[in-house]
Amino acid sequence: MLLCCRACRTMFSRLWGRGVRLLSAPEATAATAFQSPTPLPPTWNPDNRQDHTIPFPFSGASGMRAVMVEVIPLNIRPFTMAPWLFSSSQPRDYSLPNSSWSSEMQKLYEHYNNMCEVDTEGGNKVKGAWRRLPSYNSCLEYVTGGQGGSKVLQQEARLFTRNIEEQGAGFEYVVFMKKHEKTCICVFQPGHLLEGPPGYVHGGAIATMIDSVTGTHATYLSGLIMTANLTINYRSPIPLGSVVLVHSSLDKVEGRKAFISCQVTSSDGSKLHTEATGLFLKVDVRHLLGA
Ligand SMILES: CCCCCCCC/C=C\CCCCCCCC(=O)SCCNC(=O)CCNC(=O)[C@H](O)C(C)(C)COP(=O)(O)OP(=O)(O)OC[C@H]1O[C@@H](n2cnc3c(N)ncnc32)[C@H](O)[C@@H]1OP(=O)(O)O
Repeated sequence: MLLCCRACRTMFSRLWGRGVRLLSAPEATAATAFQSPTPLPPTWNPDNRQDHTIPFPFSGASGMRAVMVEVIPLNIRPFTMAPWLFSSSQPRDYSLPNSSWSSEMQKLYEHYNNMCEVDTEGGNKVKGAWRRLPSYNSCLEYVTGGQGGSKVLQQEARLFTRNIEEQGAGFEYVVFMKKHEKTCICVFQPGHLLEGPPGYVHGGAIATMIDSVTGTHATYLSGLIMTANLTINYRSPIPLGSVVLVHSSLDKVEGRKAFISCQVTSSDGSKLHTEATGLFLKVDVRHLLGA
């Protein structure tokens, strides 16, 4: 099946409930070449991770782009670990350091990154307790695992925390997951566009970060989720340009529901800025796409 227009997208979201899989670029190439009498242009490189779209090969529809999906039976269980949503073979990863990061932000990043799984010279992986979760500027980069999301679909799924052009002006953050303890920690540096009270971060921006970190945590644990409830207590203001830690921990899972607690603290953990609890409900892709 090819995803090339809104009708296909609706069909895709209906099928997702019964189980579909997005084909990887090489698989899609093979499948497309098999079905189409028109060969793919030699310039298309399936290894080019910047553009996962596939040139539309049928009936001379020039410029049209599509994604291939395959319908397969899926045994979907509630609240299973979903690391496939955080595949590392992706387009630009916004959780990597950039020049706007302060030395404190950089130091904390290195502290947690040094405890993550690492590649050794021999190509072997050394297991660390932590994993850095990549972060993209489109929700659908997560949903498709970066394997097949067309530009058309991605344009409709921007993640606003990652779409502020000026580096350092908005949300600079990186999330690490501690695999076996089901906790996440986020290192967050709020920029000047997030100002609320003079010199301090706006409460809505803090809520955004809490929702993003706990939502990312729930997504990692269960797949597609939506926030049903978020209860926030603001204890002390967060200075703009400071670096804070957002701690997220799974309290319990009941069927489709994940209950997560969150604290925002100063970078040394000595000061509590904000605390929150959240309820996340596992949803299927039809709910997410509004079909
Ligand atoms: C944007 C999503 C991204 C997804 C992940 C993509 C990968 C990206 C990864 C990383 C990126 C960063 C991550 C960001 C994350 C951000 C997430 C958000 O901010 S989501 C936007 C704000 N949330 C809404 O707009 C929801 C609006 N509400 C709804 O859509 C529905 O109400 C929904 C899905 C929450 C529930 O609807 P029902 O029809 O599925 O379920 P029912 O039958 O109503 O409830 C089921 C059970 O839950 C309880 N429940 C529902 N809502 C509750 C509530 N507010 N409080 C307490 N219980 C509630 C009910 O009482 C029921 O419980 P009983 O089974 O009877 O025990």
